[in-house]
Amino acid sequence: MNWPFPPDETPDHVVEHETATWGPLAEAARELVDLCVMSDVDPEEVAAATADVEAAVARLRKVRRTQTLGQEHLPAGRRRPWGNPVIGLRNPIAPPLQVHSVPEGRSESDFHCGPAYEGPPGLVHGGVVALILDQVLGHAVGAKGRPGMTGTLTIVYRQGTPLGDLRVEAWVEREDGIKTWAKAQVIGPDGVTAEAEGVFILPRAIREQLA
Ligand SMILES: CCCCCCCCCCCC(=O)SCCNC(=O)CCNC(=O)[C@H](O)C(C)(C)COP(=O)(O)OP(=O)(O)OC[C@H]1O[C@@H](n2cnc3c(N)ncnc32)[C@H](O)[C@@H]1OP(=O)(O)O
Repeated sequence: MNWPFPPDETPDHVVEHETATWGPLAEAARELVDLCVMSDVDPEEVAAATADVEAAVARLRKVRRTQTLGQEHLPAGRRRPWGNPVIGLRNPIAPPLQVHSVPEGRSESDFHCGPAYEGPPGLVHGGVVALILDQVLGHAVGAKGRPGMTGTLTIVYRQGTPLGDLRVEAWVEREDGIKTWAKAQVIGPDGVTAEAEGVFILPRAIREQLA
């Protein structure tokens, strides 16, 4: 089942061109974010880098979109969630995760959380852990065929999630009409660090359009 949005019918060659254009900018910006918290160059270098970044910002600011990417690249047909803060190609906030899903309602991703996501010393911020769990739960629910909005998200933090290479797994537990219950876990080098349970609801507005 697709959400009742018009499909993204942008031709493949245009999407490929946009990917090649914007992807490297986000990649560079991700490294910039990392270096904002990790670089240890001297103050003169910081001042010079600041001027360089300001020059780049001035270039990009010349034309600003009127709609967010999520409003334009709607999720029917080809999925292009480029602005998403977990998986978005164009969003430097996104680690980004590459999520693999199967129609049985299971999703997984091996990913990396660097120092920009630090909360407690050496550990991933709990809100970032929740963000990732919510997203991958959403993939599992969507893969099973009935996407929904997160209604309730419950997280149990079992141990600190160390910065570095991590894994997340999510799976659908059960469905009942407009509601889907799914579970997920983040796994670090010492085992499960956080567990989540989410209740996903097909929103009323979409139910009415489908009725
Ligand atoms: C491959 C794919 C990739 C796709 C990958 C995409 C991944 C994206 C993942 C990110 C997901 C998000 O962050 S989503 C954003 C965060 N979530 C939100 O902003 C949601 C905000 N809340 C809402 O929009 C709404 O409150 C809803 C949709 C949750 C529910 O509104 P509604 O549809 O009007 O609900 P309503 O008719 O009152 O109730 C319907 C039934 O749901 C129950 N219900 C209502 N609210 C809740 C609730 N919060 N938690 C539990 N259950 C609830 C009611 O008891 C009722 O049960 P009964 O009486 O019928 O038994």
